[in-house]
Amino acid sequence: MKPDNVILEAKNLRTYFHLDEGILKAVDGVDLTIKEGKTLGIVGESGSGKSVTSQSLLRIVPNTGTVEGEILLHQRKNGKTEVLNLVDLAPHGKEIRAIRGGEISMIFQEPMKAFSPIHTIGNQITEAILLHNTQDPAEAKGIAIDTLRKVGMSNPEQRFNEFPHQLSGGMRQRAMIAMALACNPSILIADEPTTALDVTVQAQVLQLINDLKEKNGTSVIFITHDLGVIAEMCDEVAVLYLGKVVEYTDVDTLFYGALHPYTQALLHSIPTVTKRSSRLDSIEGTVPYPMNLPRGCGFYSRCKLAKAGVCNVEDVPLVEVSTGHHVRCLLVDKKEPEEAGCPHAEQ
Ligand SMILES: Nc1ncnc2c1ncn2[C@@H]1O[C@H](COP(=O)(O)OP(=O)(O)OP(=O)(O)O)[C@@H](O)[C@H]1O
Repeated sequence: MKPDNVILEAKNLRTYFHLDEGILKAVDGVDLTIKEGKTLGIVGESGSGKSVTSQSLLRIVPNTGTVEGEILLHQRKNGKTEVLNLVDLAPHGKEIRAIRGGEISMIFQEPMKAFSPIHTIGNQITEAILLHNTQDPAEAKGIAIDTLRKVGMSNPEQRFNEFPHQLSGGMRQRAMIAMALACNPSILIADEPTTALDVTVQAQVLQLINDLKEKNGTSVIFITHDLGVIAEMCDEVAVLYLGKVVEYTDVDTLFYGALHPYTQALLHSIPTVTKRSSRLDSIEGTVPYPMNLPRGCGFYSRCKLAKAGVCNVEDVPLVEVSTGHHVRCLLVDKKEPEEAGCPHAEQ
């Protein structure tokens, strides 16, 4: 990989919430690499730290949280690349505000979060464009309508004057994507953007994001708990558990050579056409509360392969087991991928 392919990196990212009961480690030493024109998926169960990771990248973590480590944005300026560490910026300052919605945009699960109910969607999209792109209101309006058209809004001139509540769920999602894309971001963070939509609209929104990535070369960070969506959307995948990356690899290796027991359990829990049994193996238990955790592997309490005295002694490092394939499991380096097996192979 050429170093200039990288557009955003997180290094040892730590986001901790300082609560009365103690320190909650929502993101605990995460490394991510986002490449130009590629989609990185972040997958994990509820509470694994996906949303806080994406909030951290944009520096929109609530006040009780602190963000440490490095978030390196590689900016192209006059043919040169400058690297800016977003962790050094004031979370409410001018510099990060220029990047948010400009170079890095975000779409959320719930579009009502992105829009104010008391302004038309046209006004809100135009405002973002005036903040980042042009000072000319007429030009900004033209860009807004054009972007609404690009995301598949029928009759965009009329939609421009409508309020968020006047749009259907699918249309609101498209409007939010239009707002995120109106300033031509280099990076789009999509946090469960289709969870609240019915399957048809879901498929359309995913297609839309893929089209935009192809046409504009936008890099995408796609956050989801749905491995089906990962398969459809992503080039690389980081599997998150208790605020740590437990497996990081390209999408094919994830589905055909996953090594971490947690990833394998996630894969076992999705339906496949060839699966003989109609029962899915859900992962027993839930993600523990990330406060005062015992030493050792975070997945120890739920792992079917866990070995007492091995897995619960020291914190486990993330190890590159083959080129580009990183796994955080003490039991894995003794196995070949074939031995570890693809969870789907036996079905
Ligand atoms: N503002 C906050 N204050 C305190 N703790 C928080 C806050 N936001 C998130 N957390 C905690 O951080 C951990 C990670 O939460 P996060 O929302 O990132 O998980 P997630 O993987 O995105 O889950 P989901 O899929 O349900 O959105 C959880 O234990 C959560 O309770």
